[in-house]
Amino acid sequence: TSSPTRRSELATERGNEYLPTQKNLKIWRLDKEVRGMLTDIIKSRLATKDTMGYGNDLLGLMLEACAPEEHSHEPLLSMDEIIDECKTFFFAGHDTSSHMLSWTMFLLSTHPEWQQKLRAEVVGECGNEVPTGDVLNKLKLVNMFLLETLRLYSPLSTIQRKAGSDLEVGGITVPKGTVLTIPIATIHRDKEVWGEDAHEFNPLRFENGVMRAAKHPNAFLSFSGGPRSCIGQNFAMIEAKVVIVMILQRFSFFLSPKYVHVPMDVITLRPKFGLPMVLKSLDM
Ligand code: HEM
Repeated sequence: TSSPTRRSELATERGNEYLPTQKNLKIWRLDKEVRGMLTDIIKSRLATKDTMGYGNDLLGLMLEACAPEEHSHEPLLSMDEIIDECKTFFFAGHDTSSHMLSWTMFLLSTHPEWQQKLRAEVVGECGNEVPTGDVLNKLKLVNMFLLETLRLYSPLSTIQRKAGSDLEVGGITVPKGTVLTIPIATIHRDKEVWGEDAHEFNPLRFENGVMRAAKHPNAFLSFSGGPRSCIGQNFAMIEAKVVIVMILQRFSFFLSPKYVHVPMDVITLRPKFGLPMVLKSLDM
């Protein structure tokens, strides 16, 4: 049972959800807008399913899997559930990936010797061609560079887990129901875990793979770990590699003098004042 204070806190939290405060009005308006957009997309997929199928993407697969079984008119997932899945994938996959790319561009700019090394690797493997899956697998330096970027600028700097039963962590008893915050950014810069150079940028620490980069095999937590780790992590790495390869093939780049280094943690870690850069076309 919760204490009287906690109960009244909960009552206030719960009550607040329904009050037309300025913040709630904004939340409701945005929710309506996002739901409206997704509902329109889903409806148009359903309307054209006989001629064009459900679509060759994640939403298409989900609609296909949820199509009512024969002799039943009820889909396996409701419209609301499909919308929620779309929202989860969009929000989990968009800002995380885009900020990983921002920080990669930042670190490539501040480490021009690495920018050259990565460009040489890319040109050696695929010249100016669009990289294939096979090529992406061969880009060891690009892979190490992305991992080191994620270590120093993890798009999610904390995650939370709720204890499902009473347990003991590092000699501390944690009662069932306790919410634990896992400080990814702090763990990623811990000298006891990563060695004396934990604060330095060194992609070579990942030379022998993620599991051997630190003293603990699960020290790298940008995608979390275990059964509820990021389901999009392989996709995110492939996507980032394609983008970085195609930029390296075309441009050399450095930070604009206007850049001010202020990482800001608002759900995801982003450069507070953006990332103004100067790009030079390599064709010229
Ligand atoms: C650099 C890019 C990304 C990072 C750093 C990242 C990080 C994470 C982390 C730390 C979690 C665990 C969250 C938690 O337990 O609270 C997570 C979960 C998840 N991610 Fe990602 N993610 C990335 C890209 C993506 C992409 C591209 C997608 C989809 C295409 C995606 C879809 C998801 C989903 C659906 C979950 C929930 C999985 C579950 O609860 O079983 N993520 N991600």
